[in-house]
Amino acid sequence: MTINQGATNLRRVLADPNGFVVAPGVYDGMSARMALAAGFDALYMTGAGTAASVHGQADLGICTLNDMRNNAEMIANLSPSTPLIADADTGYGGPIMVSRTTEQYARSGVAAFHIEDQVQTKRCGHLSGKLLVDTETYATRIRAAVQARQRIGSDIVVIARTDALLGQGYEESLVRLRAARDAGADMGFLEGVSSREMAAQAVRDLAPWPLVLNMVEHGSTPSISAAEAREIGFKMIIFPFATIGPALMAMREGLEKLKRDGLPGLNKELTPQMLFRVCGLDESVKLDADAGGAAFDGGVDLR
Ligand SMILES: C[C@](O)(C(=O)O)[C@H](CC(=O)O)C(=O)O
Repeated sequence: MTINQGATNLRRVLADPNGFVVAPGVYDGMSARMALAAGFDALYMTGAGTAASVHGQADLGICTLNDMRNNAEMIANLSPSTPLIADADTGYGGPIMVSRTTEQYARSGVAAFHIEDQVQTKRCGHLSGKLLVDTETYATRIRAAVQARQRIGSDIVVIARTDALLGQGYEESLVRLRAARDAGADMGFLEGVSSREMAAQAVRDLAPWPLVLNMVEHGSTPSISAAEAREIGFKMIIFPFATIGPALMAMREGLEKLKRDGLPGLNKELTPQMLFRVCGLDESVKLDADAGGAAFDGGVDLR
């Protein structure tokens, strides 16, 4: 049995000339379960969503390595063969911390992660006023990740993200991505791609290095579908707000209804059993029975 099945599977898809990865953003166990049930064969753990759900905070560099690794480990192990691509922000420090991040993510079952060139007091890539470290410091982060991966013999995929586009422009972003590629990163990530033309240009300028498209709607990137991204030549697309977006809107609506009517008035389909089935109820019951347990002999459905 491989230690990190998700990473090995992801590398197989990336090595396939026709391979393309579509990863909806998930931020907790339930959103990951929903994405798996919907049939996605890769997941993306959003750092913004982790900050929002774990701490109730904005994406401002508040999550630590421990916060991110704990969330990623739980999500990655819901379906170990399904690659989880996880946000790793700045790597959480200098080369020593980036090494720890890489090792811990790899051992937690994460298949790929991205490290960026913002300063430690980072912010979401779609906010203005970002500050960056210099290219050499950035390359050092990437080198530390690549060396850690090699040292432990892990298949984990290192994705180099640059946040230079918004403040420094396209040419500087290319310089940084090339430096990251030369430092051994497996894939590149140009944050905040601002047009389809630029997206296609980046794919051409960096070919054959595979690129990921970060599809944050209503940020700095125009809406590009998974099919279009594939057509343009990207190898992977992530949709960070794919689950937290609908969840937030539905919670707001549901809470307004409760405030108004004094009852949540939930959809009839939403029983406790249904919620627990989304989260592996039947598999757990089977585990118990297979081990000779009798706790669920009578089932869990009310009659
Ligand atoms: C991809 C990202 O790092 C994330 O945390 O999901 C964010 C998404 C967002 O907050 O818009 C980013 O693009 O910085």
